[in-house]
Amino acid sequence: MNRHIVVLGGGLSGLSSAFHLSRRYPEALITLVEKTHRLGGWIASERVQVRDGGGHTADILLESGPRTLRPNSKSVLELIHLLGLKTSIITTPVASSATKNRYLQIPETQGLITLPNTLTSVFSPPMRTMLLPHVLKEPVKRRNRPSSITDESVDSFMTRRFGPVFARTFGSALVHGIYAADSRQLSVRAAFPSLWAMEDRGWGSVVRGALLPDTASPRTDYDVGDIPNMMKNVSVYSFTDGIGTLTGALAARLQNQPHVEILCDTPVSSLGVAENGLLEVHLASGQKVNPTHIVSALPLPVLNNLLSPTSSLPHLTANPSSSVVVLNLIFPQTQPRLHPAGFGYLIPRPPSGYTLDNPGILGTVFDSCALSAQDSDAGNFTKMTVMMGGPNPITPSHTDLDAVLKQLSVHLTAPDDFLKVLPDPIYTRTHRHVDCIPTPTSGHLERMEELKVTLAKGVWSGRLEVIGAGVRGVSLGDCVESGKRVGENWIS
Ligand SMILES: C=Cc1c2[nH]c(c1C)Cc1[nH]c(c(CCC(=O)O)c1C)Cc1[nH]c(c(C)c1CCC(=O)O)Cc1[nH]c(c(C)c1C=C)C2
Repeated sequence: MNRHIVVLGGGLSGLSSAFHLSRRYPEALITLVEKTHRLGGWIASERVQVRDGGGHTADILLESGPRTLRPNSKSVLELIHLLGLKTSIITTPVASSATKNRYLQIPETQGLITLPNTLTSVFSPPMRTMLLPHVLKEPVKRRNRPSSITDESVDSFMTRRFGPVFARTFGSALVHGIYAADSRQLSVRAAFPSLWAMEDRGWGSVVRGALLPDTASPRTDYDVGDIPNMMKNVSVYSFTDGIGTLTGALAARLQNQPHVEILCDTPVSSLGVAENGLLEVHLASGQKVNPTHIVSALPLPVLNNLLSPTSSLPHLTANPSSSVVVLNLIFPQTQPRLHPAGFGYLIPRPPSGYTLDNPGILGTVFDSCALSAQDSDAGNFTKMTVMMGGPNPITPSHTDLDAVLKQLSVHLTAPDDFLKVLPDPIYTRTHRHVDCIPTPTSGHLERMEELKVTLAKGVWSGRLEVIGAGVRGVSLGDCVESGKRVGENWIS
């Protein structure tokens, strides 16, 4: 049989699936179709040259999408091994301040508060009152998950176990930092399955469950070489030239394979199953392709719009998604430094809810702290990334640099100090990522099971697989894992 696989979408999920399919089915023709001129999706690493007033120059790496990876994803370690990227890895040690120091900025206050990083720091103010009582009370709180529910929002879960103030302060901030979403919308089972499992394991208590061993056995079928040895005592890592190294290497490897073709600048106008049972992909150019299999790594609502009525699928438009404004800032170095050493800070949902009257900052990453080896002469500059939008309404103030810097100075000034005047940034760059992170809402896992069942039978009969951040998880590791698993069960 002449297998022809069309992969839709040239982001990390699409590239990973084309890569793994080309290994699993070396005899197959694989066509990767991407509507824009570039591959990599939301991953975009770029170098800029900057100069400060004192004549120092530097070559600085900016990321507008994800900037770090975590060593726990075996599927990414495998890609690194198979693509030979070992020598480009740069790491942030577990013991570094970028790992240990994380901050919260409480809306309507000035300054940052330090999140605890050791057991003893939980007992210091303000965590002694903000966090400790809720965590101590939880194991003795009675089991309170209603037997009728199979899922709920992160906010509802945390409110049930730790109370509403904890849920708003810590739960919403966590959700901002990963999903840029409202924790009252996000499904706890889809986003944090381990929390749900801990509650089960701990007879109703998350804290008790966290102290008991997790008996789930992780998959082990990864060809990782000696990469895990490099990841000992590492909290996060990237590459000298940023996360784009991974997508760039995938694209280069695929481009060198005679049985893989990559079509950029190629929008798809529709897809479905013809009356004679053949799969059909119609390109906007008018060309029609009849593959034997299709892998969609497109956002689910985009796929929904392409499906012909007779080939429609359930639940593709069930979830909303978040748009994020990413502002990269490079400042000249100052004494004292502009921010404390650490990863950065997150901002919880304000008690009064999301409002229009500020630039809608969700958090700021102190990039200079984590992977300074990416930049030349990093010591003379401070690099930060401000993340805005998500559940905050997106308004013109997101691109009003003065408004953002004013807000930033409130965050970076100690509580009792006069407001800091920030130096003028040497470089700024704004990206607006529309609908970049899906928000799986309550019931998402069940909906995705129903989607899987529909795909396995009827007109599609297992010939279309739907993967990507909208299906099973939004981290880079989830995207690569979904690409690795695609086509595992194809027999014909
Ligand atoms: C464009 C903004 C993004 C926000 N979240 C993500 C992006 C791309 C995706 C994301 N961020 C994190 C994870 C979890 C990773 C994992 O578990 O392996 C995911 C899927 C955690 C995270 N959050 C921030 C950083 C720097 C990281 C590390 C991973 C990464 O580099 O993306 C900071 C941060 N991200 C967002 C906000 C609002 C924010 C605030 C400081 C949204």
